[in-house]
Amino acid sequence: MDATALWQRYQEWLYFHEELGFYLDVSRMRFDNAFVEALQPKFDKAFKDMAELEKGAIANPDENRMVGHYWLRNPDLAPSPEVTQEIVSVVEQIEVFAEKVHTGGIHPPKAPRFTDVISIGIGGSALGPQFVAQALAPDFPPLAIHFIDNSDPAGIDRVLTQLRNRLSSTLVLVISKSGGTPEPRNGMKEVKTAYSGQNLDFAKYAVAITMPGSKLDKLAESEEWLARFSMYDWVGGRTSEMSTVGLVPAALQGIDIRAMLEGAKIMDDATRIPSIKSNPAALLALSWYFSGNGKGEKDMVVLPYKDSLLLFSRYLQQLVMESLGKEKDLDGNIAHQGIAVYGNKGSTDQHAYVQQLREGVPNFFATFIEVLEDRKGTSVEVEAGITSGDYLSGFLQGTRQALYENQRDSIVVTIPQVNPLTVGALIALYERAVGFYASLVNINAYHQPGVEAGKKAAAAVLELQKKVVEILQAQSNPLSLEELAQKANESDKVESIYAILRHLHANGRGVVLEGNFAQPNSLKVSLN
Ligand SMILES: O=P(O)(O)OC[C@H]1O[C@H](O)[C@H](O)[C@@H](O)[C@@H]1O
Repeated sequence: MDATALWQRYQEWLYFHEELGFYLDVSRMRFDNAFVEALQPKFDKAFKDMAELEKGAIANPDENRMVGHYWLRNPDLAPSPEVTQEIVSVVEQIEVFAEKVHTGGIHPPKAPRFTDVISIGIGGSALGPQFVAQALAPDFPPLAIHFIDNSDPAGIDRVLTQLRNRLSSTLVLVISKSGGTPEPRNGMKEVKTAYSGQNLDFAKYAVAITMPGSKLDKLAESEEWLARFSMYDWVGGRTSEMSTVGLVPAALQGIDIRAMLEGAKIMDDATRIPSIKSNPAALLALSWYFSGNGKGEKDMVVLPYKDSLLLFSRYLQQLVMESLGKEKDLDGNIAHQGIAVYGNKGSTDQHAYVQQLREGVPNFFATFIEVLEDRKGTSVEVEAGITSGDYLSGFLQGTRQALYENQRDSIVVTIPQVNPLTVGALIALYERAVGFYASLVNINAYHQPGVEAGKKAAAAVLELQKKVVEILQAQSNPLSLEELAQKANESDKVESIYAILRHLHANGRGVVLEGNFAQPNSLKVSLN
């Protein structure tokens, strides 16, 4: 396509939302009108499915749940006045709580103010709060946030060591929708131990964010934690940023949560329009479908040209991959759906993997996120008439062009600034695009059956560990791994037993391994 035709195509497909100052450019996705027309019936169904979902239909049949994250930013849409009222009052409670924490109305037992907050959670209970903190927290927030999002002891130590002199003024959020996920449970126990170690009463510092009646909720209630905020069963983990999960940490950092909700609401309104060309989420879903043939054949590379949006791709990784990565479609047929997502930020990544994007395997499409405002205030010139921001902008344009010249497609999302309104809008945009795409390819975007398999297997490993340690305790002579496996009646699990023992051995947990470590079969194991 020559430059004039491309400029024409750019204008023909450009989406602009005036109130948000938001643009979406899909002109460099090389679909034609015939493709769009062919997809129209699928879109008609997607728009209909979405309208049903918003009215409270059971859109997640496997878990028999409604899917209501859209109600969070427009409570009047909720299917009953009680739900509407609850959503409204929870936001008020969050604001009151944050205000009291900021002004010292709620304060730690031994200090006038909380200075820091540790947020413990994983998956949907971490990625949204992390993304939003990076994007929107002020440079000097009223409370500085620290995340524990793993069961990694060294990672936990790092946070606790850095905070050791401020633990007595550090609030702790334990965030888990189900209230039974092992990683946040472990994080909570570790943090609790650190508080006891400094003679601090953990309950006076701890806040639970979870579904009413969950294990975590019961614990927080019985121990009389400082506060409890409830999470709804009709909000999925990966779409929970606008629920208590995301709003409590955001409000504590002084982020304007009303503006986030407003941005999401405006984008929700814009993406409710049942017309592909006038609906930015539909345009995204169309582009994804085109690029990967409706089968996820191409990866989504997300490149925000703005440091504060660094974690957007990580956030989208869960939203997109956990929602779309499914073995079966809604009719029970094997479908193996999904779209792989990765990326960090530009121009940084141009000096890492953009070489492959431009010249290597053409198995992706790029999404550039452009922010029009360079910074608050004026910029110095790094050369005559040119600022750092001009460079960043030029790098984005240049990479987009270089990719296109080599038949690599891309989308550009443009926002005026990174602020609570636009971040709320971005989140809402992708939530809706994922919902549409799921309809196009006929899958349930709102469950995650595959995650269970890994969790169950991990639980079985821990059971096996307890069993082999018990056998070793009753044993006076060293055993080979196979002998041990036989005694445990787990002969088919020698490799797993080996991995367990090697880990215990490396951590001074009383396991002695002797023999040739290059030949695990030669090893003898005993306890010291
Ligand atoms: O918030 P939680 O219930 O602790 O869940 C945290 C995460 O755990 C699971 O592995 C799910 O696959 C995620 O969707 C969820 O966000």
